[in-house]
Amino acid sequence: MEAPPDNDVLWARALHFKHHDGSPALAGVSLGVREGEILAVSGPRGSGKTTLLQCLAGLLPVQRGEVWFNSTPVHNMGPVTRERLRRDRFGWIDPAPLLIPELNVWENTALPLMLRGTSRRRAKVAALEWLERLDVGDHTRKRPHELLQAERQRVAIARALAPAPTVLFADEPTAPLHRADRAQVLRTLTTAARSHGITVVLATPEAETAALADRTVPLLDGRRVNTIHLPEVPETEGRTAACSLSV
Ligand SMILES: Nc1ncnc2c1ncn2[C@@H]1O[C@H](COP(=O)(O)OP(=O)(O)OP(=O)(O)O)[C@@H](O)[C@H]1O
Repeated sequence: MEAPPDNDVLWARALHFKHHDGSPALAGVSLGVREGEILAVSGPRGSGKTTLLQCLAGLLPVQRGEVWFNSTPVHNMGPVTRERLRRDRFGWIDPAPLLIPELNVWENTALPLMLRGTSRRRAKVAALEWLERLDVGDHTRKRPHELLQAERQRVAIARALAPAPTVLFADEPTAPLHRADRAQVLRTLTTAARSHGITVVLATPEAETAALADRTVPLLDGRRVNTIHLPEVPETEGRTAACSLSV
């Protein structure tokens, strides 16, 4: 078995993945992610970005191929070991905020830290600091349903950054935000990642978001390609505009 290069925090070789219904999602993707780098995985809808991030993060078990994290093979880990790896070393941001409705904003943000063993008091201090940075510091005692979707997404981003994960997987993290807010939130995310040495794998269908990364891996139909022409305005917005015209 070929060992991954020393300076790659994540390394994948010949990843193949088919979903339960047989949909092909990855058809032999290989890549390395260097420590501290911000890597964009770009491509149009359905190109395999989410599936690739889920395989790299140990959320989906690898069917064929290899994934290594810091020279440890992830592809042959059992589910409990992968769970612990995700809890202790990885962060994840979904395209839509998934918060716990029964917990308030600071409790949601502090939760991953507490799961790693940080005391409630220290986790709260860290959570409040990150919520402030994400401009939702005025909402710390509110429940998720009292916030706007864009505010909930800012909370989800603060929650992912607060434990300073070794690798942060961000799947279209600014999708629910207005265009005017996206650049500012992405800047906060990338600045925080650089200052805390967090490696980021960022899935995006937008050229201007990919441009913030150190490097881009373009995907098309589950394969790496050399270049890809991404729309300046994401497809969802085009669809939204088309829908509003037909009302
Ligand atoms: N849960 C699932 N069950 C079946 N097929 C799936 C599932 N998730 C994704 N797929 C299929 O796998 C392929 C890759 O999807 P994936 O979501 O990884 O791409 P993507 O580039 O992230 O797209 P999007 O931007 O729409 O999320 C697509 O053909 C998609 O339809």
